[in-house]
Amino acid sequence: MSEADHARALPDAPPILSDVPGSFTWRVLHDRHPAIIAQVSGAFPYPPRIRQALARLAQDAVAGVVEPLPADAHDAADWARWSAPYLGMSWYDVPFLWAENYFYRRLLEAVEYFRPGPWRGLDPFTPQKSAELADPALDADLAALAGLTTRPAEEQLTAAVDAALWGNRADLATRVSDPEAEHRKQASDLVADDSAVLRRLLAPGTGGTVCLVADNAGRELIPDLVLVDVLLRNRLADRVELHLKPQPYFVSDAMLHDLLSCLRRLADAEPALRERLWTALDDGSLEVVTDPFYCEPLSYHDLPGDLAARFRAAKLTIVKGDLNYRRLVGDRHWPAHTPFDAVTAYFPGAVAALRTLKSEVLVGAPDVAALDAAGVGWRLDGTHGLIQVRV
Ligand SMILES: O=P(O)(O)OC[C@@]1(O)O[C@H](CO)[C@@H](O)[C@@H]1O
Repeated sequence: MSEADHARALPDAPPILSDVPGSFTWRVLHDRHPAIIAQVSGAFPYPPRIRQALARLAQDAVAGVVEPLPADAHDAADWARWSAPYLGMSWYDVPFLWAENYFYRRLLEAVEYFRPGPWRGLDPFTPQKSAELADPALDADLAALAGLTTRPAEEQLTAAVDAALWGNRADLATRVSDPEAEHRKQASDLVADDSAVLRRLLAPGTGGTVCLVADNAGRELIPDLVLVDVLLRNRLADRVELHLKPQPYFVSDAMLHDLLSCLRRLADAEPALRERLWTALDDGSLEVVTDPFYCEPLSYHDLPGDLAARFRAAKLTIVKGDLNYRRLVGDRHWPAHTPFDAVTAYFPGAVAALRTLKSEVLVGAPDVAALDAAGVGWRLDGTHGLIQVRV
């Protein structure tokens, strides 16, 4: 089927908004965002003007309307373009994906992340990220993953993919409003499982480039790095590009400084793994990419040319996590049976999604009627996962 045929076969799926009081998306805006602001306010001894800016944002983003970024912001022109359809509207009436993105951009504005002065460049989420990485519980994860090197390549891949997938379960933004998320048992079944296709694309000796579009730092980035190591060590890929966020985003999203913190953490716990990753960065077989696109309020349908070229040249792009999934398939009310192949037909090159479900969006899962009959909770609590691949 051609891309145009795929597009024609798609049902009309409206974008997800946050306008139903009590719904998940409404609660993210109404409850989670102010809780994140409160956490950030307590994270550093910010001066009164930053505290006031955060307090104003807490009011605006919960009960106000969408206002423009200050005209002197470095990206004011971009945001003026992206905001134009929504200015003056309630945050609850604009697309959820857009509202969340704008919230994190406004948060960085409030803490003067891009402004000249002493607070420039300080990641407001550092304390939570550091606490997670310092957690001794991580040692058990690491010890389990360390045993991998002696197993056959295919087993290593299966275990690393599994760890990378479930590492996505409890991001720090989710834990703000759902402290149990981390401890909740995961369901053993995946609602979609294309792991056989994934294994075929990543057969030993096949080489090529894999783009790994990371999601969260800490507990998730560590297994992602194990996956990178498995790919390179077994020649399942010759090169890996690790795509990270260029700025703080969705609390725990991984940036370059988080990668460096993980490498420091590995220096004690898993020095051999740290050494291999360091060497790979050093010789270019592992390349870090941080494109502004990753913090823009857009879906992958609007990929900039340079990223599209990278994905086209790769033998596979793996996108991690819930938000990347929403951006990949479009943050819309899709019927769950909508084929994954059809909604991702536009993507330049083969693409795999590794995601635990923490929002309602779902495609390529025709058999979830029984789960849905019990309510929407299972789509939100990180207990269910999926591996979907479009070649
Ligand atoms: O991308 P991630 O880290 O897996 O999840 C991001 C997330 O926590 O943020 C959104 C709500 O704020 C949800 O879509 C999703 O649950």
